[in-house]
This record gives sequence, structure tokens and C-alpha cells, in this order.
Amino acid sequence: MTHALPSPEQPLKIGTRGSPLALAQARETRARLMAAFQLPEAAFEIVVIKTTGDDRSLIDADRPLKEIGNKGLFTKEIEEAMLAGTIDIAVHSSKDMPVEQPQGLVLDCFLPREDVRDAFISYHHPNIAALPPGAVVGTSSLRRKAQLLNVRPDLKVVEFRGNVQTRLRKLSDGVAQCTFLAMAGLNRLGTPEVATAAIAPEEMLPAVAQGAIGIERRESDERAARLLAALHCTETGTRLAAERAFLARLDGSCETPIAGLADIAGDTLTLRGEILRPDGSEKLADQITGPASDAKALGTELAETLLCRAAPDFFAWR
Ligand SMILES: NCc1[nH]cc(CCC(=O)O)c1CC(=O)O
Repeated sequence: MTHALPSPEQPLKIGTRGSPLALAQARETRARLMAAFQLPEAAFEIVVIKTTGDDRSLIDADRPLKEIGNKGLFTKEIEEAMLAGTIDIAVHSSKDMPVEQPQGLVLDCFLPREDVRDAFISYHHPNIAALPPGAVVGTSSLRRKAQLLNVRPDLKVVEFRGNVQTRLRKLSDGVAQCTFLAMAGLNRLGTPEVATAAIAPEEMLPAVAQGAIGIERRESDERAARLLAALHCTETGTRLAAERAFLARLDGSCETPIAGLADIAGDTLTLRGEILRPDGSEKLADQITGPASDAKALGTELAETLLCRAAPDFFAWR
């Protein structure tokens, strides 16, 4: 019976956070499963799970997330529900996922990747270069902050969190002159009524795994394994294998400004990666090219190249 497809009597329970982006990603996953297996919507149940990271009483909106909790802030409760059997699969933004999953769970299904780029969002300015000296920039991302300060040390960075609407309100209130979001999130939710400009990866290298939905399951669940195998995008999986190996070797936590992006042409993979000091005062960047079948090893090797070049105090603030 475990091999049987889901049905209205035995629905597949899809776990997700309750944010608009998370729900959009869960619905996309459901739609792809319905299409791949010709199943009715009633064969699936979307189960919203509140995580520590979603609890507003615990999370002061002005306090940086890195001060509040660790990597599992948005995944712990979801993974517990999966291990307990309350849900069968969990839909995540891969870039928010730790490089290793808890015992008994696997993350081996990645949907075709959306736009990997970051977006520049402003009511008054077309791009980063056009920002006046000393302009105030809103972001909660240590990576984006370090990358911006690296090229524009004059900018002032203020903590910015919350959903798209909250951020846009802060922009129109004049709290900051611009902010940044992943294009993938904007595309999935519908672009807001404000000028958004995609930033080339050469100007702002995205976060590892940006734009890729990842779906986690119990290792022992053969029904889920069969369903997810049909959705998996091999190219996205290979790109993320390189990027996540790069992150793993750098021991990336949410406190480490790290960026990485792999691209595949034919059988060849090119991985660009960089690490920065949090204040942007130094950036170490390099790239590596090799057979796509060596994705993981290429990621590890690029990380080691950067680690060799980092001065002894590069990670001293950690
Ligand atoms: N850290 C939050 C987060 N996780 C994934 C996305 C966007 C969607 C994606 O990259 O898949 C975002 C928001 C953002 O960076 O704008």
C-alpha cells in the first residue's frame, strides 16, 4: 500500500510555512504533482506549520534574525512534523536550508530553478550606481549588505525585514531609499507596483541555491520518493550540489556572507563563489570549471581555494 498513489482517502500531506511565498511554492508543488500523476486536488492536503521564525511574539521585527536563532529557525518544526508523520513532504526555499538534513530525512528533489538574480527595488532610483552618496539601503541579508558596502562603502545599511508589502511601506515612508529581494520570490508572488530591476550576477552574486524550490521527505517513505522523483530537475540538482558543497566546506551559517552560483553548459559546470567580510571591506572571489558530474568536488575545491586566500583574521569576527 505504501506504493499506492495519493487519493482523497489517503492524501499526501504537503507541509509548508504560512507566508505568501511559502504557500505559493506549496501550491506550485501540488500543481506539478497533480499534472505528473493525473491526480485530483483532493489527493493532496496543504498543511501550514508555524515555525519559530514565524512567531511574532518571539521575533522582534527590528532585531536581526542572526541574533535570535540558529539555522533551523524556519525548518525545525516542519522537520519534526515530517518525522512524526503529521506531514509527508515539506516544500522549502532551498537557500534557507541547512546543508545537512536531520537523520531520517532527505532533500533530493529540486524543481526547475526560477530566476536566480536579486532585484533592486526603489521608488526613486533605477539601480545601485544611481544611489546618491550616503544613501540609506534596507536589507536584513548579511550577504547583500557586505556586497553593497564592498562597492559602495558610503552607503548606510539599515535592518529591513518582513514581507514585500511591509518593505514597500517602509520605502514609501522614507525609511530607506531602496531594498533588495530575490527575483524568484517576486515572480512567484507577482511583481509589486514599484520599479524593480534585476541585478546581473556579475554585480551581485546570488545566495547559494537562490531561486530553487527544494522538497524534503522521509527517507523511508517510498510513496513520497516515487512522487518526488517525477518532479526532480536534474540540472537544478547538479547546480545546487556544487553550490551546497561550496557552502558546506565554508561551514556557512546564516552569519557568513557567502555567495555562489553554478551554471551548466553541455556537460560543463562553472561555479562562481565569493566570501566577504561583513563590513564589505574585503571580498574574495573566484570560479572553477569542470565536468558537471564532479559538481560536489568542484564546490569543495572552490571553497578550499578561497579559504587558502583568506587572511588568518578573515573569519575572526565569528
Ligand atoms: N531568506 C528569505 C528568502 N528565502 C527565499 C527567498 C526568495 C525565493 C528564492 O530565493 O527561492 C527569500 C526572500 C528574498 O531573499 O527575497
